[in-house]
Amino acid sequence: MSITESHPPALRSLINDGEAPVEPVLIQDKDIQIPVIDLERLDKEILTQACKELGIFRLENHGIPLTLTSRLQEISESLFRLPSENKREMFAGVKSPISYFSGTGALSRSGDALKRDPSHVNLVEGLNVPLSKLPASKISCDDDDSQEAKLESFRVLMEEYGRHMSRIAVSMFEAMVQTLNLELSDEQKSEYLSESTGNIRVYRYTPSSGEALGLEVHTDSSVIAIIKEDEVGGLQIMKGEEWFRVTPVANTLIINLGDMMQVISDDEYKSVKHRVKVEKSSKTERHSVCYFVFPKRESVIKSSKYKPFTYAEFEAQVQADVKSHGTKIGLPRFTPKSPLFL
Ligand SMILES: O=C(O)CCC(=O)C(=O)O
Ligand SMILES: [Fe+2]
Repeated sequence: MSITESHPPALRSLINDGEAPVEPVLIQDKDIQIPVIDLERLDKEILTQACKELGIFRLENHGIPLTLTSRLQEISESLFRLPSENKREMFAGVKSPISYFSGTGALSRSGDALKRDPSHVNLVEGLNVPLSKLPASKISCDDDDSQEAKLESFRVLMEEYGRHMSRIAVSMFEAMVQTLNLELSDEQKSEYLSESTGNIRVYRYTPSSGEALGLEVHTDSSVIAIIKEDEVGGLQIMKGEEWFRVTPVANTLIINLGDMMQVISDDEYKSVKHRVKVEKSSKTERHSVCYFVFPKRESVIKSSKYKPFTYAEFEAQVQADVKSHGTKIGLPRFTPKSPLFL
């Protein structure tokens, strides 16, 4: 992959030689077909099994128009192609609620990349889009070819795509609550899956000639994550002790269960461990659009396996661990045995 001025200077040596250490690859990567759920005829048995065994499944018949996803792909790619300096300036400060980051997926509350040591730098760039702040950030512009016009189209597309994400997340969560036989009131449901927390990240992964990772191993902190990836591939999941490549399937979405779903389900359902590896042989960049939705920040989440905590506390702990340990520790911090609670 050749470096262009659109690549952040801090990532250029990684693209060239990929010196970054990779977590030990336990066993040869293999392909996996993840279970498929049809949103129009939801099969509860397949859903239950997928959530228990893997924490990930594919969604088809999701109702998102192809024209929307292809317009979104086109405009995101053109934003990423801008010189890296322009990207930093365009999204810096208070000008826009959208932030631009690179080198890591670990972000601060305001959407800026957390500082990582060189062994945790990943070959990724992204735009972080807090959906609830979009309506107030309308940009007016006269010139259709200007950067402002491009940003405004991106904002409008994100709003539309975000509405689809919210719709899908609510119906999937509803189905999971049913399969778990959880007796939650409507109010509890909307606290556990709070639509106003919806957030989208748009990513560009540049392949390296070495072994660098696009995103290091992690579980998502959210209740649910919804991934739309292009045809390049690179997402891998851990099942047992092995890594498996998830092969892309056109016009489908991937749903990941996150840490909060694991807690809400009392560990019945799994938060899937995953990473993004941009294949060495790949000549093409990979683009993905990922939606995350969380519990209401101040609501206490109760379960039998973990200490009661709020999402705000969980997030603060993750950020403290990234700072002090270099990486997220996540749920083990909240078990009764964790030193945090002794
Ligand atoms: O880009 C992807 O396919 C996955 C991104 C991801 O795992 C994340 O943002 O947490
Ligand atoms: Fe993830």
